[in-house]
Amino acid sequence: MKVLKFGGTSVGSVESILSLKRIVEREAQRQPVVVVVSALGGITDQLLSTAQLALSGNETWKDSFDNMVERHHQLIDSVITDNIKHSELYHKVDTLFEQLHSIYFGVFLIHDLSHKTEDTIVSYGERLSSHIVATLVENARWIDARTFIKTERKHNKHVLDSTLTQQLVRDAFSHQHTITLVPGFISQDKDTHETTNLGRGGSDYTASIIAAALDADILEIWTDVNGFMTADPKVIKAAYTIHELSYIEAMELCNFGAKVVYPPTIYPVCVKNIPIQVKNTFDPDGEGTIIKAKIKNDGKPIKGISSIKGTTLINVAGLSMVGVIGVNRRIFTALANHGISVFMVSQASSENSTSIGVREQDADAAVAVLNDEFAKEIETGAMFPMEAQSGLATIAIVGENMRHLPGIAAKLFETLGRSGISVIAFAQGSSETNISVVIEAAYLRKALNVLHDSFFLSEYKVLNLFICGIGTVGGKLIEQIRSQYDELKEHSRLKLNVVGIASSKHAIYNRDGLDLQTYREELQASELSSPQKLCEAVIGMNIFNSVFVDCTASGEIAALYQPLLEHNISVVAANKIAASSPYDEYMRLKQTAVTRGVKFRYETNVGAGLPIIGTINDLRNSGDKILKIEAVLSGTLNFIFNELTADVPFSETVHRAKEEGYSEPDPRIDLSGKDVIRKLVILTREAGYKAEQEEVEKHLFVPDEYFEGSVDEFWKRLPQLDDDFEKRRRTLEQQGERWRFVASMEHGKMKVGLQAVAQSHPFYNLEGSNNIVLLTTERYKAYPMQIQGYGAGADVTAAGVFANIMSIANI
Ligand SMILES: NC(=O)C1=CN([C@@H]2O[C@H](COP(=O)(O)OP(=O)(O)OC[C@H]3O[C@@H](n4cnc5c(N)ncnc54)[C@H](O)[C@@H]3O)[C@@H](O)[C@H]2O)C=CC1
Ligand SMILES: N[C@@H](CC=O)C(=O)O
Repeated sequence: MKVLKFGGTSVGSVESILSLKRIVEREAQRQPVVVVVSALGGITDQLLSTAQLALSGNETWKDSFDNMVERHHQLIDSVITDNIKHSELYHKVDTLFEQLHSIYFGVFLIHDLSHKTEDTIVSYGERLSSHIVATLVENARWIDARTFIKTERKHNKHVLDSTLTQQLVRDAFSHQHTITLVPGFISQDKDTHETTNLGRGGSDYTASIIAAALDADILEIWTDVNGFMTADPKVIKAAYTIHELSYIEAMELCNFGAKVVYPPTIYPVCVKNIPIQVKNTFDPDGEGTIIKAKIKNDGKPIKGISSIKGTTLINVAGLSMVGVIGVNRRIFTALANHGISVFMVSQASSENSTSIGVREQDADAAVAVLNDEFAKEIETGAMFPMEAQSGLATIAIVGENMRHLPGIAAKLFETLGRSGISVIAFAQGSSETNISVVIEAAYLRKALNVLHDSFFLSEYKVLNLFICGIGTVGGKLIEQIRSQYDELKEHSRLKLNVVGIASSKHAIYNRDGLDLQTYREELQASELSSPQKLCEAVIGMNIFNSVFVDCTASGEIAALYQPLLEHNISVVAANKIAASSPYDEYMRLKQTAVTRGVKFRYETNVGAGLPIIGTINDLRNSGDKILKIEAVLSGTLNFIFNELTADVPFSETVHRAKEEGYSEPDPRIDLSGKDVIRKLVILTREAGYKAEQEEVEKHLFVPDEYFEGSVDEFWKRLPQLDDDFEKRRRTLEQQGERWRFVASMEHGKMKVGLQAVAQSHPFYNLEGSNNIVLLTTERYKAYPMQIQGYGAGADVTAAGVFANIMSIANI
């Protein structure tokens, strides 16, 4: 025998109610079924709101009432085709509506709405829907749940009298019928015979009570989702259906935000070891979720994450609480006596404060009750007045595999901490199946996302990228991300989500990911932005696993790294300004990244895609010491000196370097040696020395006056240098030498300058825009370590930035 319960969405539309009919009639061919139904979706709320309108003397209650009548009539007209059944059903339904109308009218006239009247009003939803379904389904009998679901009054609430109910259910179903239709939710007070109910969502409970009393083989809950999901799918795009849950896991999840099953439903069937199958009325062949005692171990430490907004923490504190027996008893008794439910408790072992989690709507009452309870202690100063902190949310991670598995709480804290989310209170019972944390509600979305990701509940790890600067490097990076996207998703389970793109004037954002084909047009059509607005937007989106990628040469953008890192956003910079800024600022950035648990990466600052900074770090981390660096670090300058011939004058080579994408946006930065100075300072710092740009000894080759004025003026004046360069070049050629702009560092002392190198020199054959770095270390002394290759250019630099992003993804 089976009990099937259909929720409001399953009876709320023509499509769903016809699906219900098919499901029930198919099942009834195999075994007897009891079908429990909720009110039509939205009707319970409308019954209550109409009552409030009537209570406030608002005439529009009649419109709302008419609307409910109309909705039921329309449904009947659409699904009941037999004329006799149609008119019989109309008669039943209209009789109920007449009664309901009289009750509303009474409320309207006397401006009074007691709990008793409200309970009566709200019962009509299920009474109406169950008659419709009983008529629609072939050969169904209808029984009023109030004849066997009995409640009694305790602590001002209607609670189930289980023993009496169980007996009455058995009596009511002693004659088996193939299909029995029962209105869910409604019940009756065993003493006063007033209509009561089992609480919102109580139809699940009705079904569970019947299933347990009749020892059903299974309880099926038919709803509009495919079962329990790993997290709220409205927040977590990657959430998926959990196919198996233990009773405890299901209880923990639904008790805490996952509204798939009404929490009291689990217990009656769990005691009888009756499985619960959650299924989707709109996808009847889908697998759904099965809840039972013994489930397969899928090896995942947690099964799901649930959450509730609207949490208030009340802090009951005072020095007199330490070691005093009975304080907690008084707290809970006082709250219970006022019908206030506490869903979380956290107390430090020092015992001088207890934090209590209550729902926001109960907060004021709870504070008043507790202030009253401890009035004497508060007056003498032995305890402090209650403090309530609102605007919070509670998250619970749930799973039986957490039991005896060390490190879960550590991972929870680490994951939240790395995302800049502070845990305000924490609770874990000794059953170790639920760990709950209270955080600021504004961080809920981010917290759920990072937790879902880090506990491997997500199919993909997601990295959210903000790309700033879409010139040579940034534009190429976006191209590379676009063409690698599917490969990374499929083979590395990494989703690179570009959630923000900024040019020098505009910025666009989309937390679900921007279209990397059309972003330039989108940017063009977007509002004007500024570095400040960009920073506010990136921080404001408060998005998990975020990385800010700077592909500009802008000082204003480099100045954003500090606030971004402080907000737990990693930074990848092709821009060299920050890493070569005053030493204290550079150290502050690095330190902030460490304390915030995020990354500050800038490998492409030196040698574009060449692994220079990483290698120096690896050498030092393994105990080596960098003694000397000799290098050619400018792709532009090397390219210029290699291109220069009798036919290609100096000014032309500079133009070509720009066109090839080697030079800085402002090529004077390359020609003035500034770019190389920055790079040398960065390398010297990575090598462990406290270096500043002013300390670099310079031997430059373009007179200073060429760097004064605007870039346009510079381009105009540049050909004036051609003759002199050609003269010098010819002399050099005759000597069999080549120019190289060499950077060196020995024991912290830095130097840059133009050198004429002979054929025997390791730098002589350095082709095109290549860079070379010779590292003399304690281990690489006689033969320095040599790193050589393309030192500039869109492809290799973008690839270096990409590699930095991947190192943050850590897959
Ligand atoms: N081109 C190369 O081979 C290498 C470049 N780099 C570094 O990469 C960075 C970018 O270089 P390229 O792409 O070659 O320069 P680029 O001039 O082609 O691109 C820079 C882009 O940044 C944009 N921009 C400027 N200010 C901005 C702001 N406030 N907000 C948003 N965008 C802004 C510019 O409009 C331009 O589109 C530079 O810092 C450079 O030093 C590093 C290694 C190699
Ligand atoms: N302008 C730079 C680009 C790489 O950092 C260079 O020419 O090396």
